[in-house]
Amino acid sequence: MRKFFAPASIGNFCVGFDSLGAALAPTDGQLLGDIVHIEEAVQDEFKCIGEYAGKLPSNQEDNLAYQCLAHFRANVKSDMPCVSLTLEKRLPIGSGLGSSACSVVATFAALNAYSGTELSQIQMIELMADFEAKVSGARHYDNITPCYLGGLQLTSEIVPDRALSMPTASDWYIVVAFPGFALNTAKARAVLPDSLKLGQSVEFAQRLAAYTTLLQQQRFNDAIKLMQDNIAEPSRAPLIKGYAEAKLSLPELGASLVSISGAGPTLFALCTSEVSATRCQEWLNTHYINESGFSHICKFDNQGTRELA
Ligand SMILES: Nc1ncnc2c1ncn2[C@@H]1O[C@H](COP(=O)(O)OP(=O)(O)O)[C@@H](O)[C@H]1O
Ligand SMILES: N[C@@H](CCOP(=O)(O)O)C(=O)O
Repeated sequence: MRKFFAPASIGNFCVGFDSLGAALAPTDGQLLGDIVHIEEAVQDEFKCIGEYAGKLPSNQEDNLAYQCLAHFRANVKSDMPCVSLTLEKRLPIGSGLGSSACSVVATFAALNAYSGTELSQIQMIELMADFEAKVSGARHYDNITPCYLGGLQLTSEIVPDRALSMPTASDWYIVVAFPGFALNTAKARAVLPDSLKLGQSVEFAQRLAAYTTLLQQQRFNDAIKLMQDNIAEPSRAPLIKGYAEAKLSLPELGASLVSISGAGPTLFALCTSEVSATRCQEWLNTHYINESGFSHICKFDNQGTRELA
């Protein structure tokens, strides 16, 4: 039996709508993400287990991980030995933590390693993006590539190899809080503006270009000052109960900024000390999350998807 872990991720990372994404590793060592188990079998089999398995469609054909297996068998490696593939669904659905990407990436990574297929990085990312696009309402790479490659990735179809890894600060702590209710990504995309005015487009380009250049120059404090989301947050914030209060309260506790993780409803607070991160987490536990929610203090997960021992 081999096991492959794919980490949770933050799409957009505030300044890079559909273009920038971060993989997450809780500082307490917990594995925040999905795991795929794979082993040889007499015929292809699929199972879904784990805390959030019951929230997925009961019909296996509707499970993205099953669809990835069927696609791989039909179109990538038809002579692969039969497998038993089990998705351990550990991330909530519609959370803004790249849950669908996690299942897709872990499944393709497991199949690719197991069958010895040496697909290129671009081929793997394209396969993954095809399946992520099926459920999220648009083709975007900002969960897939950080989940697969780790770290903070500038990513799109026009980026060389689909992803450029950005330097990150060692003193950044990212507090994520899932409030305990779902917000479907496709629905949260439907509220976005159809088009932007020229001035907004120019400002978005300037902000993202300056941000990524400042990261390259290791000017992390200057980079933080640019972290503002004028593209998605104005239309999505009203869909997320408690977000406005968190955005007001957390800076007083030391957060450098508060933003929506992916399409929400998870939010993240970026802090530059563990003390501030702990204070923000305590506030979020009391004021933002319900009995089904959770929070973690994280660093960037620089390993991305990997085989577990
Ligand atoms: N293995 C899977 N993991 C996550 N979502 C899945 C999976 N298989 C099917 N789905 C469906 O895909 C949709 C994912 O919703 P979405 O809001 O995009 O989640 P997320 O933002 O957490 O990735 C849901 O309708 C869910 O039922
Ligand atoms: N760029 C996408 C990211 C969606 O992330 P998810 O974790 O909510 O699926 C968007 O903002 O729609």
